[in-house]
Amino acid sequence: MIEAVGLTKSYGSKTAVYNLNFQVQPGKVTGFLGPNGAGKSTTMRMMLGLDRPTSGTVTIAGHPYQRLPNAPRQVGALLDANAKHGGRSARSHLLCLAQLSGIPASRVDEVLGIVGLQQVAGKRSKGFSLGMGQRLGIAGALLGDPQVLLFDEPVNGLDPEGILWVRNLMKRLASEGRTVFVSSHLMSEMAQTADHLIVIGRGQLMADQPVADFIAHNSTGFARVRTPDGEPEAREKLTRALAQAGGQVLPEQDGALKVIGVELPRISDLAHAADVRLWELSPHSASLEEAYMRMTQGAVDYRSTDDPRAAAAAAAAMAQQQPQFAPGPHVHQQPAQPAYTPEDAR
Ligand SMILES: Nc1ncnc2c1ncn2[C@@H]1O[C@H](COP(=O)(O)OP(=O)(O)OP(=O)(O)O)[C@@H](O)[C@H]1O
Repeated sequence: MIEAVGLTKSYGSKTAVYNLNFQVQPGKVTGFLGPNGAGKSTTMRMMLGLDRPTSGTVTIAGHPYQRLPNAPRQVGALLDANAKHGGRSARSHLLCLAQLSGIPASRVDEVLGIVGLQQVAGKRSKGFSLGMGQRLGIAGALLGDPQVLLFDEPVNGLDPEGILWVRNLMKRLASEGRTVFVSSHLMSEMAQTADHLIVIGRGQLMADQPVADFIAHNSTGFARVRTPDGEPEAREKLTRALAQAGGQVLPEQDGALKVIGVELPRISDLAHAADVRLWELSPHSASLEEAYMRMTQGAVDYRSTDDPRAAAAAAAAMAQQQPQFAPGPHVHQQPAQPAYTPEDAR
């Protein structure tokens, strides 16, 4: 098990991680999610003793990494797939790691087999593709056959076959009773790989829940409604009726309306009562990606200015945002999206 208690890291005046409290349990894949700059790598570096917490602790099997007996056999990690000597072959890179950690050389060929690099084991790693480099990094993490595994963005640069392979490998490692902690930006990928999620934003804990609970708490169903093209007054009339019925109405770029909080039969009745014809009325589920985006919207440091919807959502989120490093509840609710309200209808 990995346990963070009050884990905080500041670099000068910059607080990268603030008061993180969580446990990563064995026998599960735990996804570690957050936008760019959220503090994922900083947290993982502290887990591995590569950075010292400003306050708080993070322990693996009850010990800080530096005091963990036989650490390379207990913990394996992929932090940066480029952290290797490009002039060395894959095999000699792994042999060096094995020697440094007192791991028998015979294990090198085993892990080369597990990651599918036997054919290129004698080739210099500087000629490797991004995906091959990731596989070599994963081989290094598996070398000590450890019970605890940390992977920072393991699918980075992998093709779909490679992504599926990583997904199955993570699941298999967890099914063997190991603790598997995987950071990613990709909610959709994590949704298929992880059993549990820890989500951070601007260094703070935003969610610590099973994936199924995260989905249930954060994805909202909605309806897509379309009135006839060229009848803007019908669209306006329906928008007012839906807003007055308590719905959130969000205009879509193609002229349709996204309606949250009103059931489909009720939308149909409201349209009928307002004498508005419908060209479309269909049920939709918000994707996990959308749910995650909504939850972390207010905690994003870097955002394209070309995306007006993201900018609008961010503005609303910022208006509701909590003070940056004030201690917050264990699970934060996502900030509301800008929505059409009855006030707008007047
Ligand atoms: N050595 C450092 N010195 C100063 N600031 C740092 C240092 N390392 C990280 N930071 C800052 O701390 C914050 C968290 O960075 P970190 O790399 O942990 O985030 P991340 O979630 O891993 O981001 P990404 O997904 O982009 O890799 C960022 O604002 C980053 O600029």
